[in-house]
Amino acid sequence: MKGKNKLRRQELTDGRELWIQEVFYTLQGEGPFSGQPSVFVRTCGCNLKCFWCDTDFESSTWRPSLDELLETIENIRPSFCDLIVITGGEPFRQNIAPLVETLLGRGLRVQIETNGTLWIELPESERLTIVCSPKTPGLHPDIVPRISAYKYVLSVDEVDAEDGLPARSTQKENYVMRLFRQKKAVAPIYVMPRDDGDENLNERNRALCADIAMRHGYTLCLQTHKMLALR
Ligand SMILES: C[S@@+](CC[C@H](N)C(=O)[O-])C[C@H]1O[C@@H](n2cnc3c(N)ncnc32)[C@H](O)[C@@H]1O
Ligand SMILES: Nc1nc2[nH]cc(C(=O)O)c2c(=O)[nH]1
Ligand code: SF4
Ligand SMILES: [Mg+2]
Repeated sequence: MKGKNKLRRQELTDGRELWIQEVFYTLQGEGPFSGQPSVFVRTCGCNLKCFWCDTDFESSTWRPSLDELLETIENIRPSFCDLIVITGGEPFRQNIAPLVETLLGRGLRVQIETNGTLWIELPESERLTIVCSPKTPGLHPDIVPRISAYKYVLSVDEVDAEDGLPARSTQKENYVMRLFRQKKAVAPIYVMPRDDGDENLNERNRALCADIAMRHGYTLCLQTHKMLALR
């Protein structure tokens, strides 16, 4: 929402009704499951407002029951597609536990895209993958041990010379701030170029990410859905 969204706190309901922006079938365009057919569930609202956020997550009035949401997922999921990606907005702003538990209970894989600042107790499962894209210096302490991979969004002139990771605030332009780093490098790091809506800058951001990935041993990921004009 380009930093224009309202800051919304975590709402801990029973999770039997969620505020949803959209449900759509696509190829995962980012992170460890890039290229995989997946059904995306985009939840509404966020507790942050990144000035470069590329997503609308506030324009929906749809608040389906859990059953209605599950039916919508099933109606568009090809039988070979077992990957459900829960994103947003910030998914942990709402109680997504019943949704996640039901999807796992059906033998599906669940991947969550999160900024890592909130937490809701979720079952441990090797079919549950939490990918955190840090936006702040600190993360919720309970989510850190559950994070499978980090995905840092990089932009030229805003990275740390030491480790190549973000050194600027995501909430306030041109404000020096080192975002979260793992104490011990246990989870893999993906670097992804920031889409600043300007092809020249995006080209530079892509070159920056390639260089930093090769210099530090991170994995490059691109928002391939944007190259393919996929949702
Ligand atoms: C829209 S966010 C929603 C999930 C969660 N709030 C988060 O930030 O991870 C989904 C992904 O898009 C990334 N993203 C948002 N705006 C972007 C931009 N302008 N360029 C590149 N990635 C962007 C985020 O870093 C995150 O990895
Ligand atoms: N195809 C596709 N892949 C994605 N990976 C993360 C996305 C997101 O907005 O969370 C996203 C998205 O919006 N579309
Ligand atoms: S935390 Fe995620 S959804 Fe929220 S504003 Fe930042 S990038 Fe957008
Ligand atoms: Mg997106």
